[in-house]
Amino acid sequence: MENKTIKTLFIGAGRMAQAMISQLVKDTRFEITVTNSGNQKRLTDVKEIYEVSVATAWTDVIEDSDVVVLAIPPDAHPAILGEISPLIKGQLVITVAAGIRPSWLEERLPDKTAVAWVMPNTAAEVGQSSTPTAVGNYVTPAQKEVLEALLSNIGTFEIVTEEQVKALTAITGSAPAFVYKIAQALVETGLKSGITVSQANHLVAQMILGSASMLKTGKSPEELIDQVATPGGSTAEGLRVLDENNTKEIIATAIQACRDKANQSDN
Ligand SMILES: NC(=O)C1=CN([C@@H]2O[C@H](COP(=O)(O)OP(=O)(O)OC[C@H]3O[C@@H](n4cnc5c(N)ncnc54)[C@H](OP(=O)(O)O)[C@@H]3O)[C@@H](O)[C@H]2O)C=CC1
Ligand SMILES: O=C(O)[C@@H]1CCC=N1
Repeated sequence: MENKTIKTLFIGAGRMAQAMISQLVKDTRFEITVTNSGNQKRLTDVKEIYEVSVATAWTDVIEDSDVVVLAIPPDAHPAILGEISPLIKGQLVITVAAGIRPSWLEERLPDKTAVAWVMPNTAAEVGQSSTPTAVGNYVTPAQKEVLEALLSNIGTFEIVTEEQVKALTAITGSAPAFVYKIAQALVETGLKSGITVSQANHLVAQMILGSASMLKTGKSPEELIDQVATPGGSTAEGLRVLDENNTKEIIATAIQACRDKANQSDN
């Protein structure tokens, strides 16, 4: 990648924007400016916490940007795209929003605008997002390098089709909340043994980290479940209860509920 500053404008200063910004500021190639829809307190906080520039109106800075990241709700896109479109001249426009496909962005931005759809999760805050990404038809090789540099700062990524980003949104974007739900139940149960909240949080977090590391060795979930469940032992009893209560089906149904909601803004 060319050794040139990448002027990056975030429109939206919420949870996902801040998770990304918190890592991106460490890469001196990126010069970040942040705007939002009107919450001035949030903008002041973002400026203080991450030491980035802020602007009250994106119209002031968008023309001078190389990259525009839309970190706003899906239903805010039509109005924002209408406003920024006359000011787009060669910038790479990235959305993080559920249901906002690159092909739909291309239709609403000037001819041959470079666009991408990335679906990060809040683990971007610790550089551990898992980010399926689809690029539009007009992203240049140089812009693809910029996109990959941005994504590498927040974790790992896979370039896939827009249909695949749509299908994976619930799994990599939403399902971290499912994992936290399991963590919550384990912490609450663990506390009954008399340990402190901090001990319970640490023990559960390390258990999940260890389990994730085992999954990353390439062993399948089935194999790992089998490794844990000593024949005739205690884990098998717990697994039996999970199976009798259709846990896998409940998770699949929850994923589908996320997809149904995201599909309401699918374009
Ligand atoms: N949270 C997550 O884990 C993930 C979120 N996403 C996507 O990220 C996007 C933002 O979500 P999240 O950060 O959680 O939401 P937040 O509510 O935390 O932040 C939303 C941001 O968008 C701004 N905004 C809201 N409405 C409008 C509008 N009509 N016009 C312009 N700006 C607006 C808000 O401005 P203000 O500060 O003034 O209120 C705020 O800065 C969504 O599209 C979501 O699908 C994707 C993957 C994961
Ligand atoms: O809850 C949401 O709508 C967003 C999309 C994926 C994760 N959070």
